Amino acid sequence: MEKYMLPSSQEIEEEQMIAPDLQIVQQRIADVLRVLNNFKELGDQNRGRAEYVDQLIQDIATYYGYSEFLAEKLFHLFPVSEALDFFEANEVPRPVTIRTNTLRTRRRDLAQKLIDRGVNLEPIGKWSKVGLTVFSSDKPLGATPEYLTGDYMLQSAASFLPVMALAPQENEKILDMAAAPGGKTTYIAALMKNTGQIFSNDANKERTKALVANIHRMGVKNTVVSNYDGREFPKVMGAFDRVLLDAPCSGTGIISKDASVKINKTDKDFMQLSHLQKQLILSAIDSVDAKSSTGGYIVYSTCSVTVDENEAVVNYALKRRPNVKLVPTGIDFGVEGFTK
Ligand SMILES: C[S@@+](CC[C@H](N)C(=O)[O-])C[C@H]1O[C@@H](n2cnc3c(N)ncnc32)[C@H](O)[C@@H]1O
Repeated sequence: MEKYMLPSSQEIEEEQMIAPDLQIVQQRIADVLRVLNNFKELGDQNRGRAEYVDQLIQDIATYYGYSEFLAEKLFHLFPVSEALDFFEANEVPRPVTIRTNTLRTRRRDLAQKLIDRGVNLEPIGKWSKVGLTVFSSDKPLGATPEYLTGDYMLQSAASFLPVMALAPQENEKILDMAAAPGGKTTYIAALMKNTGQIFSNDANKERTKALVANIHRMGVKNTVVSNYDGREFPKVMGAFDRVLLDAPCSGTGIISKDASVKINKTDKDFMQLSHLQKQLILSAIDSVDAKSSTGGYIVYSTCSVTVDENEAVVNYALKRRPNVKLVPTGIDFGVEGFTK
């Protein structure tokens, strides 16, 4: 088999003087991937595997438009072939999904009304009784009469999951610590059938306006909105049956929705976010009534894929609060995160 030779540093320098030829870069990504899968046979031993990996990361950054810093950070989260799938997936828009507001309507009634308005949709999948995937619509989905009267929330499928894991029960006292614009608060209220109490908090006053608007639009009546830094809990209030901490994060899990993440996140951002998340998770834990007869649970979620913002935060919490333990989410699909 013929060995694949990397370009020399001089060739790369020359390449960098002009606008990148994406076809060449794409071809080199494919070639280097092939080499990495069979380095013994195809690799140039004088250059070493690490040089091929460096070239691949540089090419991924160029081809997909990432800073080299973020391309490298995300690349190392996955085995080589999965990393490429991840970067490719971030280029594909996620399906548009909506959540039926069961405080107002039933999914099949909502679906029928929307179909009558020219919306092409189907149930999201077996795992949700309230989600619908929308393939096309004659009208913007944020402007239909059903939207305006609160029959549904425009909400990504993945963001149903933290609330399903939280599994709020009727008549409980729940804290949603970072809640704006309220996709999850309004789902929690629906599962509780407007009973009990939800304290829906966000540190950003401007964002609480959208939170209040969604609560009103969707007919939620069991919720108080507050505007504290989450780290002030449980001083503000404690003894909750369950707490949801849907933490502020880097957004590396939703690059398909917000491509600015590709270039605007630095090492410092990840350090600061992880630090804040660690403080928030301790507040969330301390706000739960461990002796709650129905609950005693917290859910920690982010829309990021980095270890510093997820596993490392949970690990820190488990070390700092030895009375806390991990429990199954009750969600029987998807794959486990890193456990060590
Ligand atoms: C991922 S968003 C929440 C989305 C929301 N849970 C939903 O489902 O609609 C994170 C939120 O955290 C808020 N936030 C940032 N720092 C915070 C802090 N220290 N305490 C509480 N909230 C904070 C942001 O204003 C932002 O609205």
